[in-house]
Amino acid sequence: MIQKMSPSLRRPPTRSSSGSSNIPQSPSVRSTSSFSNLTRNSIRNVSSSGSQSISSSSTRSNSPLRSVSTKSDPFLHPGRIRARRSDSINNISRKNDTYTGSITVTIRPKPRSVGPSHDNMGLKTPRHFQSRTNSQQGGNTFTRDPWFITNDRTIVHEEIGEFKFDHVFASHCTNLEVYEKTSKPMIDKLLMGFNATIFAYGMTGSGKTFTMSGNEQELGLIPLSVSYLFTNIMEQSMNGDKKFDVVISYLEIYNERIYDLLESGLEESGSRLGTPSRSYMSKNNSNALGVELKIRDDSQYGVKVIGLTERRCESSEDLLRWIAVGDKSRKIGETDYNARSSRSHAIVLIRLTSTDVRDGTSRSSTLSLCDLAGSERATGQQERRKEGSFINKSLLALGTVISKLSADKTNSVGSIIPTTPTSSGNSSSSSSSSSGSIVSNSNTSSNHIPYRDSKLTRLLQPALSGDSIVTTICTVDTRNDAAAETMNTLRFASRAKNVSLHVSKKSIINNGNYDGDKDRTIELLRRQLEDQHRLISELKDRANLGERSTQSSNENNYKDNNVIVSHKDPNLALMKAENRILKYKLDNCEKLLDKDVVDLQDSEIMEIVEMLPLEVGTLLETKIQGLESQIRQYRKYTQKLEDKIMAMEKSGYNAKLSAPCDGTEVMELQKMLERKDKMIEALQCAKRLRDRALKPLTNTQQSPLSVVQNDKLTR
Ligand SMILES: Nc1ncnc2c1ncn2[C@@H]1O[C@H](COP(=O)(O)OP(=O)(O)OP(=O)(O)O)[C@@H](O)[C@H]1O
Repeated sequence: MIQKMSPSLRRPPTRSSSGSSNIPQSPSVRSTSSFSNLTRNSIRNVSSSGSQSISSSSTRSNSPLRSVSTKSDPFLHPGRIRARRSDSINNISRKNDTYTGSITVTIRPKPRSVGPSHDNMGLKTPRHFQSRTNSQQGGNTFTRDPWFITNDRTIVHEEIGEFKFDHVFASHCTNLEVYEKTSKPMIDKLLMGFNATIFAYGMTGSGKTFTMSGNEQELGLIPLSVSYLFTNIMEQSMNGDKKFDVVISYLEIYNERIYDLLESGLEESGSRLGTPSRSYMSKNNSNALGVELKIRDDSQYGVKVIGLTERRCESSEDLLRWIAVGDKSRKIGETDYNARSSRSHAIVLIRLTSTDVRDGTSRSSTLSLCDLAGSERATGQQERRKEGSFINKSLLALGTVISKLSADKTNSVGSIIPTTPTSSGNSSSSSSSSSGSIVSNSNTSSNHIPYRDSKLTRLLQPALSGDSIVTTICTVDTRNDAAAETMNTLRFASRAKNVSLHVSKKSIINNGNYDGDKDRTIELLRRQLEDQHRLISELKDRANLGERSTQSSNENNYKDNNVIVSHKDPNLALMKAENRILKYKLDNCEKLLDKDVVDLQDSEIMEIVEMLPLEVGTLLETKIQGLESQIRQYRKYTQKLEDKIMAMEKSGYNAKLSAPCDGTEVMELQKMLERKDKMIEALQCAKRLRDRALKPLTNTQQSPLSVVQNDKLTR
């Protein structure tokens, strides 16, 4: 039915903080594509904008509508909803390393101007929309919306009543505003060591992908969060206390099968940020299904996807590049509501490990960013219908799980208690995570949570059962035509709001193989090396000092055993003393071989001889024996000359001696005698030397001095 807004039924005037009307004046219809289309510059700009203050997006008015209460369903019981909604991500009770609260639920209405009938991107206009929209006069006439946003926490249906959530955004709010309220606080929690899960839920075409990924004009939550995460990492790394490791995985659940979106991305991981990342499955990737991955229960992580690719990222650009790679493989198709509809649930997993550089302990926390496929009505297209049935089935399973968890809280007040980890993780009714869980006091049958009914609920099981702080952004289409789907979404949102979580920080791992151990070992070795260098230079200094001391000391000091320079290091002192002895021996040996040996004093000779090795004594003996033989010859010759002189003097031929001829002969004879005396003297000295040298060999009791005296006597 096409209606014009009658004054009486006109929706309550809503005003945003910026003063604009609830309906944007000049809507710009944007194409939905991945944030991977964005340039690096735009990402950098966003990084800095992450901390900027933004104006409130809330619209405020007094609703003229009464709350309509129902008996059982909290969604239809605003009073109960109000009573229960006391938690938000910003006031979750904080106690040491745990957070207690409920799933944070926000509502994001899609701008009315971006409806299918008004898009300027050649999107298909569904038949039922065509029949229910006004003929447009300047494009400004719409059917009346049954939903009104009365303040930043309340959305009101004109017949059903008001519903309160942690935050209700204005329909014209920006992704940045959504990010500030939802994912930014979650990144803060992630950095503190908590697991964090953000998922967008809503009917097809309501703006989930736009919210999570953004488009060319507007960054989505994922790039904004990634940018903020890395800004924080860099800031904290600068202190030098922590090291961070970021790893990304990206998967999709398509037709109840899990596929790795990064599996074949290596060759594509180059810079492709400028190219559209989402592609129509029908055109590009109808045959692009990879290997189906299996889920396994895991005592540490609750559940684990076996064989899921992990890519290490050094920067936000790295990470966004990988997401762009994954986006290319994601299944996109055209539906009645959305020309580029996500036909799969996509989950980006970012694992952050921070390591304390000082003690090597580390802590890992995971951010899960989920862009769920949208619920949709049955369509004529067979393939879309099949996909749609899988999507609806899994969303139904999620709704049931949320409903059960919500009911558990309703039935068991104060039942939120931490649990110890289960070894197998097989229980579907309680957490298999190590952090905590929701445990109901109600009986077993009502306590059963059917996580195993779909792949989606299996994967979200750890998060929903207390291993993660959870925030959901429920996108809604406030037009009358989508009232049923919006109702379903708000019903889901209300139940989610009732799901309580008791989340503990991920435990610290004391990693023995951590690089920090190596760092410490290196540091230890470096210090040892420094100590050794210091010791060596100290020893060198001492050695130089000892050298100078030795040089300046008189050789005679050696006779005194105490002359050895006192050193703290006994080995060094010993070596120096030895060195001095050898040097002294060498000097004296040289003197011994010197021709002026005759000038040596007996005492010195004795010392020298005593120090001489046996070989030298033997050599000396040989030489001395030669000298002795010469001495004997010289003696004979000298004797002959003396006899001759004596004979000449007796015969009285003195006159003859004074004659020139005879006189010359006599003079020569006398000179020869003098020379021979000198020779004899030298030889005798050598003989004495020999005697001392032989003393150790012959082991004679005779003192060297007495030998010398004997020599003098024998002479
Ligand atoms: N808040 C918004 N502001 C501007 N455009 C929006 C907004 N929400 C949605 N759109 C536009 O509406 C269209 C559909 O949005 P989107 O693809 O994000 O929906 P969806 O919920 O992801 O749908 P599906 O479940 O089919 O994948 C896109 O062209 C998108 O740009």
